[in-house]
This record gives sequence, structure tokens and C-alpha cells, in this order.
Amino acid sequence: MAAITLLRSASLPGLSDALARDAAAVQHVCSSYLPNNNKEKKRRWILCSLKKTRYKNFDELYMYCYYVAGTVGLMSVPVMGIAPESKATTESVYSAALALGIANQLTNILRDVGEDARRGRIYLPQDELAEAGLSDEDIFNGVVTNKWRSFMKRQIKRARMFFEEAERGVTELSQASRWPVWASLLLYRQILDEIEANDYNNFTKRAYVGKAKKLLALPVAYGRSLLMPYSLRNSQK
Ligand SMILES: CC(C)=CCC/C(C)=C/CC/C(C)=C/CC/C(C)=C/COP(=O)(O)OP(=O)(O)O
Repeated sequence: MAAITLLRSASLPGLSDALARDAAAVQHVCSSYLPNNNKEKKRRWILCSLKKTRYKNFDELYMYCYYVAGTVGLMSVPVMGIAPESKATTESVYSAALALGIANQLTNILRDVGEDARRGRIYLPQDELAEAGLSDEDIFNGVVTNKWRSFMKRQIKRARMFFEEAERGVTELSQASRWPVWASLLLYRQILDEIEANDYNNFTKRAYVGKAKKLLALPVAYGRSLLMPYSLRNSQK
């Protein structure tokens, strides 16, 4: 409640009660889990990010992903539970959950570049766009060029690294939670493959995972959910 009052008192025009509630909830979770527990800084960051449409570099984009999706991952761990037999540290499981939230959000951003641009938003690191020789104008024009392809390859590679980081953590979750988490990981990661299959045209073509691929992901996810936690596999060698 204190956090909601705090956000209201900042009197951001247009900040609805529902939004203030969400932001307060996120702020609460972040305050509990972020190692650097600087509440005032975070409060200001959340208020600014609600209006932000550009991200200077990956650090800034990461923080956006952290607040909108990483926190969801963190909150999921106590709900899903860690396998009683797991030997992993609690911290490593939370890190993996955070990584999955970030991976999902980065994927979401890469899929929605065109849609976001039409709303005047560019959720891409400005410094990396500049390094690739691209400007905001290029994003608004939405033409797939070799510069765009190479920029996208770098972004996709990074998103895949976060998925990879998340994978070990999934094996440490309670048995009942592993299947749905594996399924969502496999399905969401395939969006990146579809962006590649669309020759990086995420301006006018929506990367979509077809029904057959979705169905196929389910037994694969089930198989993976039966695997023993990664922490045990190593300790038994
Ligand atoms: C890996 C371990 C240890 C635990 C799992 C932890 C979890 C469940 C992490 C996933 C967190 C998550 C669901 C984040 C949100 C991801 C995301 C980008 C959702 C997309 O939301 P929308 O914007 O509504 O999607 P659309 O754009 O597709 O409508």
C-alpha cells in the first residue's frame, strides 16, 4: 500500500490506478530480489520507464526486460517450487528463472519490431543500431537490408544465450512444473527461428510458430521434464 501511495504522490499524469498497482507490485518484488536494494532509484526508474520509448544500450533494455518479465520469472519460482531432490543453490534457480523472463521478453521485442515502430516505440539498443549503421528512420521505414540482417543476428544470438542460461534451471524445478516450463521455453525460442525463416522481416511479417511445430514441442518438453535435475547429474559422476 505504501508503494502505491508513493507512486500516486509522484502524480504522473495518466497513470491509472491499475497501472500504479502493477508498478507497485513489481517494485515490491524488485525490492525483495535485486541485490542492490536501492528503492528510491528503482522507484524513479519504474516511473520513467512507463513513458520511455528509446533505450541507449543493452543495459537499459535489460533493465526494462527485468522489470516487465524478469520479475514474473522470479515470482514463479516459489509458486512452482524447486524439486526436493535438487542440489542446486536457490540463487542459481532464481537466476535461471530471471534469464527465462529476459529471454522471452527479448524474443517478444524482436518479433514485434514493426508493430512497436508503428506506435513510435523502438525497444532496441540505440548504440548497437548505430554500430550497425542503422537509425530510427530505418526502423520506421522498415526495409530489410544486410545491415538489418546482421543487427538482427546479433540480437537473436543474445536472446538464445538467455534461453540457454535458463535451461539448467528448468531441470531443478518440481516435477509437475517442468513440463509446462519446458513447453513454453521451446515454443517461445522457436519464434527466433521463425524470424530467421522470414529472412529477418519483422517489420511487416509476424514470426509465428505453426500448429504442427507447437504440437511437436509438447512431447519433446515432456521428455525433458523427465530428466533428472542437472545438479544431481553432476554430483553422481
Ligand atoms: C526457468 C525457471 C527456473 C523457472 C521458470 C520461470 C518462468 C515461468 C519464467 C517466464 C516468465 C515470463 C512468463 C515472462 C513474461 C514473458 C513475456 C514476454 C510474455 C509476453 O507477454 P505479452 O506481451 O502478453 O505477449 P504477446 O505479445 O505474445 O501477447
